[in-house]
Amino acid sequence: MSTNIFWQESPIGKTERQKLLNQKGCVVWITGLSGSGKSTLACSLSRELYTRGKLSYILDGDNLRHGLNKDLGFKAEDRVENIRRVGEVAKLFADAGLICIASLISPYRKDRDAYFSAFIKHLVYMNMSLQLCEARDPKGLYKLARAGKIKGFTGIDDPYESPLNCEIELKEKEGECPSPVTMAEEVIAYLEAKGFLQNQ
Ligand SMILES: Nc1ncnc2c1ncn2[C@@H]1O[C@H](COP(=O)(O)OS(=O)(=O)O)[C@@H](OP(=O)(O)O)[C@H]1O
Ligand SMILES: Nc1ncnc2c1ncn2[C@@H]1O[C@H](COP(=O)(O)OP(=O)(O)O)[C@@H](O)[C@H]1O
Repeated sequence: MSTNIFWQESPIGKTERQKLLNQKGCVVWITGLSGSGKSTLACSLSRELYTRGKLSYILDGDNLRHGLNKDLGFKAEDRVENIRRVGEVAKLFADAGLICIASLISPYRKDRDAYFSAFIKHLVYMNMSLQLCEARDPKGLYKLARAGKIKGFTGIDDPYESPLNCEIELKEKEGECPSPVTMAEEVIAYLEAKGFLQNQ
């Protein structure tokens, strides 16, 4: 624990940065099971924002585990620390004026809520059935988990606590999943309605 530390103010604040970028910094946090389409939506959303001249940056759980979070595994305390670190990084990106898209399983309600009450106000829940995610299984991880070769896999032998409140819930309709662009448009419509895409 650090002691004797002080906050150093910056001469250029969030308001000035937002004016420079012509957008409002925020965090869009995408939660859901492995294979639910988090990364696909994050990419589609980032592309759609780019075509509208809005700067975003994706924090993808899988990618961050190659660097910043390479010391973390999948036991409960590591997942908690994973969310804490990504939450803090996301906060910095939003403060920098970017639309930060965090895409993590983030399975525990308590940890998500800790950050949402503080600064993340835009939670997107990929409410796809385990059946669909398992049928997709693009990395073959569900198959390994079912065979007992991966222990503590979310949705199989580790919990996923679905959000009780979220700003956007994306789900299958009659067994069909909306296209990534359709889902991205839904998020963009939400951000637009909230004034996050207006020029500052
Ligand atoms: N045990 C276990 N449980 C869940 N997921 C696992 C596990 N082991 C490896 N993987 C792979 O790690 C990706 C999830 O990382 P996250 O950082 O998003 O997870 S978490 O938020 O800390 O729960 C996840 O990526 P996505 O499929 O993109 O969600 C998996 O590819
Ligand atoms: N909206 C969608 N419609 C059809 N297939 C999708 C959709 N979103 C994702 N997929 C496919 O599902 C698989 C898992 O998607 P991914 O984005 O990697 O999920 P996650 O990041 O949640 O693990 C990939 O093969 C991807 O192409």
